[in-house]
Amino acid sequence: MSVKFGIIGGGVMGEALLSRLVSQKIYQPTEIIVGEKSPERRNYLAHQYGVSVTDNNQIVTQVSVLLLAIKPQVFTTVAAELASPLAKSTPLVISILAGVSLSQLEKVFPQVPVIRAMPNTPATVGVGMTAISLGAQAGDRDKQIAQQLFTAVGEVVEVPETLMDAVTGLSGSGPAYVALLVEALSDGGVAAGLPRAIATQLALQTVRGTVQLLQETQMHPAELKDRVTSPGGTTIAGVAELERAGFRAGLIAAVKAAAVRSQELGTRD
Ligand SMILES: NC(=O)C1=CN([C@@H]2O[C@H](COP(=O)(O)OP(=O)(O)OC[C@H]3O[C@@H](n4cnc5c(N)ncnc54)[C@H](OP(=O)(O)O)[C@@H]3O)[C@@H](O)[C@H]2O)C=CC1
Ligand SMILES: O=C(O)[C@@H]1CCC=N1
Repeated sequence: MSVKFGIIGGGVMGEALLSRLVSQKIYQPTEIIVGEKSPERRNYLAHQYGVSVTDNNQIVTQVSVLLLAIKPQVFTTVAAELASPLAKSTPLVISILAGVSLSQLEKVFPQVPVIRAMPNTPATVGVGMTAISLGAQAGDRDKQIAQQLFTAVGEVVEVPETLMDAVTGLSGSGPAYVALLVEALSDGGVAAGLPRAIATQLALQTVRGTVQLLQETQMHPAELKDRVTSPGGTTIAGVAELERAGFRAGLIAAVKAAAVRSQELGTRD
């Protein structure tokens, strides 16, 4: 890619994308400019990745693609800073803000092509999952740029914007649910007598192996569960406890609650 790339908000997700884009040489550090409020983060990002860090309004006129990675709660403030320079130059704006809709983006950045995206933190290691929805002004070239960008950090799917809150509840927030699962499995191993390091190794590899098995064989998850549960055996004893504790209902409710929260974040202003 030869376009200059700007990131507004160099926090967890801004850095997750930045680190992978640099390590995979999708962009040279000299092609990336970051706008970040925290002085500590500014120094850290400049030293760690060799990128330029500057004020938000200076970035806009220098880049062809602008990634918004600030929190939804500060969107209105940051949008007010960016609106005027964005009216003079029209880079593609890609927002990863939970809840903030294409119509909100298009209202504050009229005439600018915008794309709403929802990536997730495994993007850091190249196995992210990103959904994208295109705004009215975004054309094929813009879509191609977004697809190239997020393909560099994992898989990409295009969805109608009406599904974006659900995407956020599942794959956007999902790494936290899976991290809780791994931690709890490890705790269970420790409770059953395993040393912590071995318990965590077993938990991680079991989750990883199960995911790979399901992906490679395209087996339905219920079939894999049936294959593991021997009649009168250990697994059905464990599964019965999970059902008693409401494990599946809990996960379904978690995804729905996160989707509802995404909707709420988008209706703040
Ligand atoms: N974390 C995740 O897994 C995912 C997050 N997202 C979305 O990404 C966005 C960022 O989330 P996340 O990275 O977790 O949040 P962070 O708080 O880690 O990152 C946001 C960064 O923006 C900085 N910031 C605040 N105000 C400004 C400003 N005016 N100009 C420039 N930078 C500013 C913050 O500094 P300070 O801390 O000093 O305020 C912070 O470093 C959110 O909209 C979220 O919905 C999407 C997918 C996954
Ligand atoms: O928790 C959040 O609001 C963000 C959006 C998806 C993941 N993290």
